[in-house]
Parts: sequence; C-alpha cells; structure tokens
Amino acid sequence: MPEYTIVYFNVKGRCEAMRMLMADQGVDWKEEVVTFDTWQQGDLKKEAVFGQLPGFKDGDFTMYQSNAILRHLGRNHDAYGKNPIEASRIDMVNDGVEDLRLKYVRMIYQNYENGKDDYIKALPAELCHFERILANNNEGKGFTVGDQISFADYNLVDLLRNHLVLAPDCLSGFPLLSAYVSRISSRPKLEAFLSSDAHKNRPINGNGKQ
Ligand SMILES: N[C@@H](CCC(=O)N[C@@H](CSC(=S)NCCc1ccccc1)C(=O)NCC(=O)O)C(=O)O
Repeated sequence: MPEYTIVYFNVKGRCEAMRMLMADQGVDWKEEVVTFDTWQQGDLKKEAVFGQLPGFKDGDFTMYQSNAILRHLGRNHDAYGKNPIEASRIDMVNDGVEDLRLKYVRMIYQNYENGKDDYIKALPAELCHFERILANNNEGKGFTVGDQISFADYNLVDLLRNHLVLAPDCLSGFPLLSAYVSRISSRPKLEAFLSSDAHKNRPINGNGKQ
C-alpha cells in the first residue's frame, strides 16, 4: 500500500480535492502540517521545487504542484478516464477548474472586502461553462467526463463547495451543478470524510476569509 503524506498548511486550500479523492478511493494518508512560523524560517521553502506548498510524498518520491499531484493520484487510482481522449477531456476540465480557483484565491487574499460582491455577481458567467460540460455528458447525471469519477470531479466539487460557503445561492441557477455537488458529496466514503472533524475544522483559506 503506498505511503502518502500531504505537506501543507492547516487549510483546505489546494489540498482538499486530493484529500477527497483519497478518502473516496479508500486510500489512507498522513498530514504533515506546516505552521506559518516554520514556513517563515525558510528551510522547507528552499527544499520545495517552486518554493511553495503543497508537497506530496508517495513513499520516497516527493512532488509539488497541486494539479500534478491530482494527476498522479488519478493515474494511481483509476481516476483519469478510460482512454487518452477521456484523459485529455479530464485535463481540459481540470484546467478550467484551476482558472476559476485562481480567480477565487486572488479575490480571497487580495480583494475580499471590496471585491467579494462583484466576484459573486460575475460567478454565473464562470459556472455556466461547467453546467454545460455536465449537460453534454449523460445529461448531467454522472460526472464531467465519461462514466466514472476523475480527479477533475473532486477538484470541481471542492471548489464549488467553497463557493457555496462564499455565496450559498450561487448554484440556484445551475440545477445540474447543484445536483452534481450533492450526488458526489454523498458517495459513502466521501460523505464520511466530509462529515469528519478533520474536514469540518480545517479553515478553507489561510487568512480566515471564506
Ligand atoms: N501552482 C501551485 C501554487 C502553490 C501555492 O500557491 N502555494 C501557496 C499556498 S496555497 C495558496 S492557495 N496560497 C494562497 C495564499 C496562501 C499563502 C500562504 C498560506 C496559505 C495561503 C504557498 O506555498 N504560499 C507560500 C509561499 O509562496 O511562500 C500549486 O498548485 O500547488
């Protein structure tokens, strides 16, 4: 059984999607929680390939970049499609999730007080793409790509759940997305993780905004 370890700050941030994937796939992992004080000392930052976290240890292999880690876990746990075309579609969806995550992170950390309302107003123009992606696959009754869950689904559901905290009504105009978040979140092993104190007590972001 692989020995997985997440090396990250005590936040959901860029690691909750991989936690959701591992929980849903019945895979165990350890948490190496890095405090901001430890991070400021600089040794860990020097070791990190891009000077940033998360890091991920798979036995004696260590990697960085949250989306690369998701793809690594997708390959290792049959969550990367059934053929090269599905894998490319999954990459495309995940890149779209990353685009929205970057906008979310910038608003949260750089423009929360003045930018939150405008961000929420502009959300439908972002979410409509994911609603259409679902509509174009099995009438939105399954996943974003193909007929089995992929790492892009965990990433999208994590990000949508964060947006439901920011703006509880943000999916009211997107029935397929709303049903998708509920459906994926109620997968038994994932539901157990999402009900855990570890998940519930971990702040979404590092600055206390959500
Ligand atoms: N492309 C990378 C981006 C990684 C990243 O932004 N990491 C942040 C943390 S993840 C994140 S969403 N950062 C937003 C702000 C933040 C900073 C520090 C702690 C928590 C959040 C980080 O390591 N910041 C510390 C530093 O750069 O010295 C990835 O996807 O892993």
